[in-house]
Amino acid sequence: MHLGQRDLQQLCGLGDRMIRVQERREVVRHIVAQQRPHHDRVGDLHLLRICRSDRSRSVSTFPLVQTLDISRLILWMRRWVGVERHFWRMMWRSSRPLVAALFAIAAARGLAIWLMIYSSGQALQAVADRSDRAWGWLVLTVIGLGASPLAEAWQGAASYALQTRFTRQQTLLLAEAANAPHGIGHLENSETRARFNDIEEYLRGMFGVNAMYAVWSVIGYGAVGLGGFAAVAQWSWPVALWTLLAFRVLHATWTGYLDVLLKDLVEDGSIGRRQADYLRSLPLERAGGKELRLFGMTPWLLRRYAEVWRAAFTGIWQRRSRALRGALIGCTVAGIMLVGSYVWAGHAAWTGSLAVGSTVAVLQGLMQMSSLGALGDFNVQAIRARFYENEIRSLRSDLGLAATLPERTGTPRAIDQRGAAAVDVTGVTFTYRSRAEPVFRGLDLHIPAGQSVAVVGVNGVGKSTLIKLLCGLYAPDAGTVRIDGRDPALDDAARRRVATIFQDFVRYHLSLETNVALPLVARGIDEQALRHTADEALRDAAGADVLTRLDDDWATILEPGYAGGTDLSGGQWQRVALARALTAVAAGAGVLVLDEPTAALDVRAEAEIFSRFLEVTRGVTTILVSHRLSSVRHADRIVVLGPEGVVQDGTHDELLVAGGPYADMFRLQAARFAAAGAVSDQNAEMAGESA
Ligand SMILES: Nc1ncnc2c1ncn2[C@@H]1O[C@H](COP(=O)(O)OP(=O)(O)OP(=O)(O)O)[C@@H](O)[C@H]1O
Repeated sequence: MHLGQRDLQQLCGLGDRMIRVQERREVVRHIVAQQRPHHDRVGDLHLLRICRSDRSRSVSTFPLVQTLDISRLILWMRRWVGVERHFWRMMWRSSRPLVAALFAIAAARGLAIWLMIYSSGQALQAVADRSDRAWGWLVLTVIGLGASPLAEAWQGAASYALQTRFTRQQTLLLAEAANAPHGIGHLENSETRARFNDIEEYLRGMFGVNAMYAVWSVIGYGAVGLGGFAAVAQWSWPVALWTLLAFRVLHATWTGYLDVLLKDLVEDGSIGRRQADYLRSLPLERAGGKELRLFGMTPWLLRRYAEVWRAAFTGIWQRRSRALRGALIGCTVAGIMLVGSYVWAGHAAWTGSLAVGSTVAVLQGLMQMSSLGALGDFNVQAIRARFYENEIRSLRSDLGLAATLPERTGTPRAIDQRGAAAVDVTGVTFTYRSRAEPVFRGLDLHIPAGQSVAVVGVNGVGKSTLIKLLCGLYAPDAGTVRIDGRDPALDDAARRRVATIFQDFVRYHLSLETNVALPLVARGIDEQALRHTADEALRDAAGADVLTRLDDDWATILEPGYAGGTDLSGGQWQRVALARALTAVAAGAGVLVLDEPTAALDVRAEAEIFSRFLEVTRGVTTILVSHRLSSVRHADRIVVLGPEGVVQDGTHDELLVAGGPYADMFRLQAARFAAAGAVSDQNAEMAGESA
């Protein structure tokens, strides 16, 4: 299986669909193992220290005339050195031969320009002097002229090759950052989420794709500018240095302005901008387009978009116009300095202290030195390249991760324990970070190994939250959650003992085989055994017809956007997801959790699947969450959750006899079925029982 950048971005799980950590980890481990360049090594601790201390995300604002505060200047210098150092280190890690070649090409560009300027001046002088040497100088001029575009073309080719490697490295760093934390709190934190999205957009966008070309163009033009500098310096060092200073002032003022633009884009108003982006994209989406028309919402949407957009950008425009004023002052200063250089050269030529050949060379040199000034788009892109590389580093640092990928972990270890696992929830209190009220206060639930338990309760009572705690996606505020005595919020092995299919399970844009065999895919199991397990799991999940529909082609990608790809119905997708859960059991999970993954199935199909599941998963502990009580009644035990925790606990028959919320809910559902004239065996049985 070879996955491209598009797949990697889907698997980062940064879009609307949040791929569950457990599953994502398996896939990302697999991809990282596949795609990591061979020369990767462990992170550099020194670099990490710089990252940790570098809390600011600003890149290049030169504290030009803003302050004469030396300590601020030193701080800025240190930050700048840290960013540059990291950027070059990461580029070097992407491909040493290409970086070395690009430096050589840049040097060649500078040399070619100098040769062209110098020899053309000499040729002109020789012609003026009617000297035979004119031909020799002309040949050198032509060599310089020819070598320059050739070197530029090579530079383009090499920088695009480097870009591929650099982007792959950045994409893996981002994917690993999204997946490395044990829980999913970072993906639910709006600021962290916005940073992930922003970097991902950059990597996918035009600037990210052309970053290396821009960086090396700036260096190449820098070399050309230095070629011009050398030509001018041959005549006058002071003029060369004065002109260099003028162009660097120009460069610094524009860099400062661009930095303001970039900081705004990333840091300020990002929530407002995200809202505006969302409103703008809504009519372009299939579902959004439908509803907007049905509810006649277009005028409201346009008005709202204009308001949000204006509010998000007002501050940005003010900052930009202030920064632009500074940049224009810098440009004027640089312009006056440059006029000085040309007047100086003109005066020397007029007074005869500069011969005709030297005058031509100096004027050409002055012109070529403009490459050391502001390069417009290339500068913007080169700054962005540094900015986002630094963003990745700082995001990873904030998540407690090294700046580089960790040592190759190889094939994940097989789960050391087998068989059913016991589940113990003791005195658990849990509150979501964004909420004031806890979902649970002192919840107790103990499930012996091998038991099948149905968890029921009204909407919002905390069923899915309980499952997330069992998976270790959150840690409780108080109390303990244990799977066979181990904490899934801390222990990876304990988490892998829990196989869960959530309500919003992921529909991977991958082959049918990978969708089913995902828990085994990264384990290096041979192709035949993998296919056999997937086949068995799909049949046990009553999904044999899915395979038939795909003409027995396990390699079909389950997304119509791919050549030969296709989509499945909601019910077929659920069978695939259930088959995935069974593969996880085959891989060693001891607790199987189904959190309403069968909602798209009709009552009869759901009841059949649950009964079948209880059959095929006899050797493991099973937890079923469903609102359809007819489907879960055959579980060994039924636990009713209420706002105050477990309010009822017993078998279906016991709870019916005892009366209370379960019996009430059951009778209500049965009465609905009876009123609707239900004819299925299940419903008839249900209606009869409730009577
Ligand atoms: N990520 C979250 N951040 C903040 N609050 C959340 C989050 N997820 C769920 N909640 C809240 O926690 C409470 C329990 O939600 P949970 O999804 O566990 O309920 P549930 O019993 O599974 O509901 P349903 O039957 O509708 O699926 C709800 O009040 C819900 O609004």
